Amino acid sequence: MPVFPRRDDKNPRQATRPAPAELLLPDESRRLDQAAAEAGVSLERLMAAAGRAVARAAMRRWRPRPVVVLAGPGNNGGDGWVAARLLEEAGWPVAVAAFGMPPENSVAAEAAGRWRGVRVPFSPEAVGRAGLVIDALFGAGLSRDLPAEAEAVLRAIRAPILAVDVPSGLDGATGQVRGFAPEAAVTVALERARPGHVLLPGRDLCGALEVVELGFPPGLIEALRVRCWRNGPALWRLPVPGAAMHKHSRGHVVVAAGATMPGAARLAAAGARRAGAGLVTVAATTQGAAFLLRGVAEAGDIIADPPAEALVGGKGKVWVLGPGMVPDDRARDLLAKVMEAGDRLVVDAGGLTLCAGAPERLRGASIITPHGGEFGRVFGPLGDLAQTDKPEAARQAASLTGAVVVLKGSDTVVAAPDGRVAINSNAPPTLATAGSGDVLSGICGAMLGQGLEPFEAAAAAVWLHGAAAPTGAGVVAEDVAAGIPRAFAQWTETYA
Ligand SMILES: NC(=O)C1=CN([C@@H]2O[C@H](COP(=O)(O)OP(=O)(O)OC[C@H]3O[C@@H](n4cnc5c(N)ncnc54)[C@H](O)[C@@H]3O)[C@@H](O)[C@H]2O)[C@H](O)CC1
Ligand SMILES: [K+]
Repeated sequence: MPVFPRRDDKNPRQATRPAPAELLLPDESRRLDQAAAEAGVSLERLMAAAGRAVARAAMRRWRPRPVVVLAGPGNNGGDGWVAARLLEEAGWPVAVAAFGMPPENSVAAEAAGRWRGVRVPFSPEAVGRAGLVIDALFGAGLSRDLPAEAEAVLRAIRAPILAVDVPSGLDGATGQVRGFAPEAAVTVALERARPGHVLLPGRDLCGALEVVELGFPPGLIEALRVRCWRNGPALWRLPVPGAAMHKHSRGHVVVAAGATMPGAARLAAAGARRAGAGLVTVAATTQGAAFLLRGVAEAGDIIADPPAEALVGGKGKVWVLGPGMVPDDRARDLLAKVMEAGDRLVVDAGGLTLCAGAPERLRGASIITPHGGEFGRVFGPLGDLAQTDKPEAARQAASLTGAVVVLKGSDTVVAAPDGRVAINSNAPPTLATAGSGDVLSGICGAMLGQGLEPFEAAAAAVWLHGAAAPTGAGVVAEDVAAGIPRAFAQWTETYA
């Protein structure tokens, strides 16, 4: 289980408690509804709450205007029928275009039965003159591709779309599009967000995400034992230096530099130093050390051509192996020696290339940080799975290697061998620049060195990296490392 922030109840800053971070899978959502029914909260009541939240979201964001509600055959449609009625009661002009009717005697059928207003055929013409379309066709658990008739109608929409649960066609578990899904202006998520709201391309299709509470009895979500979270301060605590600390108690990160790209090692070292590692050493070749020594302060200690034996082992040691590393014999030997010594280890870039097609070589690593290409090279068929289900691919890779897997991207997924998954969403596009991954591997090393367990270390590092990145033009990887103190401050002010 993640270590949740310890808080002092008498502290007024308690109010800044991070938002619930669980991401519910469709099956968990169904179990939740079932548990609610057993606890005396009916689906009818939940649907009424969902429909009311949707109507309120529309009224909060738009002035009265002609609304077309697209209502599907399931409970997502049910929420739509409720919202239609409430908007009409509030004086809005509303028409419902139904795509099939809910099964007789169902809760959704009852909601549809209460509609006395205008009905229009489900056709592209129906949405042509709308000022707002409420998409209540299908929810997050859609199990097949969107039907062609539904796609034709959704494609004809020119007005802003308010999506109920998800833009229809979006797979709530994976963030993938099943055939087609429209781009919403606002998505109202129910009780908790779903992985598909945070994973790409889903996140980009949801517009502004509003998570509304439906009134579930307390304790039911906890009882689900959710294993997937949105990455953020609810999952970990950043290490903050205490008065009694000294540099030797904050970890010793050794970055193994390659022979040809010492700049990458320098950035990893900068990331580790800014993220609080007590000591940072770059183990470089003679040639690399000469480059690093030319007026560059950020790398910390630099050792030229160190024998690996001299560096492995020792208390508090964490290796960052791979940034700028050429996968040669020297690198292979070093990886083997570090594994043998049982030191904690972050493997990135060239270190991953050493393990192409041989993920078993990573057994013993604490954290690995592949991007999609590296992931495919190491894990073969799991690379294809990562295209359609990133969390599942990362989870399987973690279970195969025993390492925490940081599968990078704008929606970086952090997966632990025990099945925990955190999906990150704070990374600005400026992180897509050479060297930014090197900074991340250094931050991972610093978090391990300061005592976080690997899953929390990796998730905290990924968040810190995103928060550290300046936005706007002209950002380079050095700026990300330089932004780390500001990111720490942001966390301290809001959550510590
Ligand atoms: N706890 C909550 O989050 C609550 C959510 N609510 C709403 O309920 C829906 C989920 O309802 P469900 O009936 O399970 O799913 P759908 O509405 O998406 O409808 C499924 C329905 O559609 C049929 N179907 C599926 N795929 C296709 C297809 N390609 N073509 C035709 N028909 C298809 C399927 O057979 C079913 O009949 C959630 O989104 C929320 O909006 C509750 O209202 C409150 C609690
Ligand atoms: K929908």
